[in-house]
Formats: sequence, structure tokens, C-alpha cells
Amino acid sequence: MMIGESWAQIGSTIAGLMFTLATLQQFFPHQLRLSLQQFVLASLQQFSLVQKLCDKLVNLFSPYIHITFPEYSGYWSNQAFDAIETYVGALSTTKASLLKGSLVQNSKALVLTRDDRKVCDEFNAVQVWWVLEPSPTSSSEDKYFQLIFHRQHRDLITGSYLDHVLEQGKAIQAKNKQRRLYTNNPSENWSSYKKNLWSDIAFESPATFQTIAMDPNKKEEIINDLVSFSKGKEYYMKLGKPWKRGYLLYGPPGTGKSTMIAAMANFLNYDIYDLELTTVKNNTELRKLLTETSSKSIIVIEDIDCSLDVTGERKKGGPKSNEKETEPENEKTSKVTLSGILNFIDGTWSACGTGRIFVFTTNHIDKLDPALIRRGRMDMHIELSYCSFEAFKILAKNYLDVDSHDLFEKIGILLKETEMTPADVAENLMPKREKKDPDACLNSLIQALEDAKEKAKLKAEKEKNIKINKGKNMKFYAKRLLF
Ligand SMILES: Nc1ncnc2c1ncn2[C@@H]1O[C@H](COP(=O)(O)OP(=O)(O)OP(=O)(O)O)[C@@H](O)[C@H]1O
Ligand SMILES: [Mg+2]
Repeated sequence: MMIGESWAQIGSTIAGLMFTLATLQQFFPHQLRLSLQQFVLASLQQFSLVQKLCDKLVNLFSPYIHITFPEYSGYWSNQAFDAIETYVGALSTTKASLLKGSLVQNSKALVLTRDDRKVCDEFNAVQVWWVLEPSPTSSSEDKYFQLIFHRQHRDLITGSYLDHVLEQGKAIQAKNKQRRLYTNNPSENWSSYKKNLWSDIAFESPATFQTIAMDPNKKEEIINDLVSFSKGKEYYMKLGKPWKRGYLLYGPPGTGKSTMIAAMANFLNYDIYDLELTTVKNNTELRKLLTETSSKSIIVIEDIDCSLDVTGERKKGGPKSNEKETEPENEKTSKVTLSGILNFIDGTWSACGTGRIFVFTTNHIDKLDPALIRRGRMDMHIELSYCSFEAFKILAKNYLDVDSHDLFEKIGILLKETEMTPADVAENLMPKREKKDPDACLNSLIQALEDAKEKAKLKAEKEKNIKINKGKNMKFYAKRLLF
């Protein structure tokens, strides 16, 4: 039996005694009643003194250690308490008979947790107990968690076990949290007392890696890279490198670059910061925006080649000295420079948060400055290209629920001869009626592919004729010059 329970029993015995005394008082004269009251009060005072003394003695000789985690530390909520509450709540909910459900702010679904006051946990074959108690010092409904374990496991529990609890608790919180999509506000709207550099909304894209149509080996490579990055905190620390990674997504419009970013966020449970560079006035603002992003998030700059002039060679003189040189003439446009962006990704300030992923997208990789996309800044270059047969099969499964079909062979041949983006293939596969008709959709795709092939053939012929005519003209003028 726990020590707390023993005291509860003694307390209820005293309460019973007081009730009996109160009943007896009715049958005794006033004088005797007063002495009885004094006697009870004195007993209670002595009882609390004895209780305190006993507590001290028990703690001195008890083989158990108690650690308390209050709900509030001063005015602030104690994040350790929150993580513990989540961790304890999630301990074998499948076996528990007492559960509670909650749908809290920023949570994406109903969360079921254990509702037991006392929960037993095991770590490396060592048993510990978590007890949730109302706070004795507060009149409100504040609570605290008490962790009870045997003295001999002190190092294990105060070290690895508590780290494990906090890490797991935070991971569960992140998983249950509704992801947010942030976009930067123009600096005119920033106010000094409120941190409103970013506006955010719930991020609800259903994109996942399962639904992305691309080469399966390439997809697996990206997933493995993301997994090893997200679990690589210690590894990066060992290397002395900031824990961050850059991905460059490039390819023609409609090949899935934005879809891939959404899938990454869903896969890692990270928030997205969609940075609109054209509204950032200068490098200082860019740095401020960076410092206001949270750790474990994805910072995206879409169409980086269109956002600012990052296509030219870097000017000599290092990042700071070239800021003025690349300033656009028009005062109203962004003065963010290439060096500002380079510092944003891997300058000193980029290490102020951890677990960040930078993603740039472009339709024209050849236009970008090599310094911007070198490994270490953009660690992985991912090409998203026209629809291959493998990618088509994923789309057919997603849109029509078919794994194979007689028309697949013909489509495979046409896809090799034609350049069609996954966006266009998807549009053709989309059922036009409520009831799915795979035959009609696949035939419509074949028609679209044949049309595209014909168009491409005509275009190639036209270009060939232009070339021939140019050549003829050159010869004609050359002859005239000679004679
Ligand atoms: N690889 C893909 N897998 C699955 N769906 C795709 C893929 N590519 C495109 N789509 C579909 O096409 C639509 C447009 O794709 P997306 O916005 O990701 O293209 P993008 O490469 O970002 O284009 P842009 O360069 O114009 O920004 C998506 O909503 C999605 O439905
Ligand atoms: Mg896009």
C-alpha cells in the first residue's frame, strides 16, 4: 500500500471520531462540549505535526524516491508536465478501462488517453509509478505528477527514463498536433509588441508519398533521407554541423514539386513556412523572419528563380560587402540579395533553430547560381519530371483503383513517345461522372496522349523547316556576298 493511502485511512478514522464526538456533545453540558472541542483541535494539531514528522522519517528510511512535476511553474505552464501527461495518457490505452477523450486547440483529431490516477510503467525492466494528484498548495484545480521509483534505479530513472518520457511525450504531441501553414506578412504589418511576422492557417493537404507519382526507387531514396535526417539530431551534433537539410525540387510545371513539399510535411509532421521573398524588403527582414520560425519545420521558397535575381554570379568581396551591389534599382522591389539567401540557409543565423528543412523549387535549375544549390546548402537535388509508366501506374491506382488493364501496354508506349506531366495525366484519369469508369478514363488518356504526340510532331517539323529555311537564307546571302 502507498504511504499516501495509509494517511488517507488515518484521516478518515479521525473524521469518524469527530463525527462520533459531535453526536456525543449533544448529550453533555456546555462546559464539557467546549473541552471536547479543544481536545479535538489539539489532537488535530498534534496529528499534523506527527504526520510531518512521520513523512520525514518515512522518506529517510523509504527505499522509494518521489519526484514532483507541478502543472505550473510560477505563472507559466510547465512543459514537462504537459509532455508527461501526454506520455502517461498514451501508456497502453488499449488495455485501460478508464479512458478520457479530448479535442483540444491545434489538435487534429479526438485524442483518447488513460484516465487512471495511478499508472505503472516499465523501463529497462525497472518498474516506476506515475501518480496524478491535486496540488496541495493551490486552491484552484492545479495538479502535479509524482514519479515514484526505487532508490537503486536513481541514475537510470533521472537520466535515460525521464529523457525518454519527455521525448516520447513531445513526439506524441507533435503527431496529434494540427500542422500549420505559415506565410510571411509584409513588414508594414509587423508590430513590436506582438510577434506577427507570420500568418498561419491549418495545413490540411492530403498529399502523401503513397499518392505521389514518381519512380518508386527515387521515392524510397527521398523517404529514407527524410527519416535519417529527422532522427539524426545526435549524429549532426557529433559532426558539429547544424541540424538542417536542404532539398532542391526542380522540373517542369505540374510535375509535383508543391505536392512533394506537402507530402514531406505530412510525413514528418512538420509545419510549413512558405516564404514569399518578394514581400521581404531586405536581408535584415529575412533574418528576422528566420528567427521567428519554429524548430522542426519546413521553410519553402517556391520558384526561387522568379523571386529575386539569384541567377548571376556572386560578386567578389564576401556576403556582407556585396549587398549593395545587387540591389535592384526600383526601391519598391525586394532588396534581398543572393548573399542574404545564402546566409539565410547556412549562415550563423541559420543554426538558431534545429531540425529545419529548406526546400527551394524551380522550373529552371540551369538558371540558378551554383553557390545557391551546392551540396551543403541544397543537399539533395530532386528532379520531378514528365510522367513515366511507373508514375502512371500509381496515378491509375489512386484515381481509378486499377492495378492493371488491357490498355496499360498502349499507354506505356505512348508515354515513352510523349512528354506529358503527371498533372495532365491525373486530369485525364479523373472520372467525369460519379461512378468510376476506368475504360472511359484510360481511353480519354490515350486520346490526350495521341493528341500531344501529334502536336509535338507538328512542332518538331515546324522547327526543322525554320532551321532549313535559315540555312538556305544564309547560303543565299553568302553567295550574294561572294559575287
Ligand atoms: N508527381 C505527381 N504525383 C501526383 N500528383 C501530381 C504529381 N504531379 C502533379 N500532380 C497533380 O497535379 C497538380 C499540380 O501539381 P503541383 O502543384 O505539385 O505541380 P508543381 O510541380 O508544383 O507545378 P509548378 O511548377 O507550376 O508550381 C497537383 O495538385 C496534383 O494533383
Ligand atoms: Mg508548385
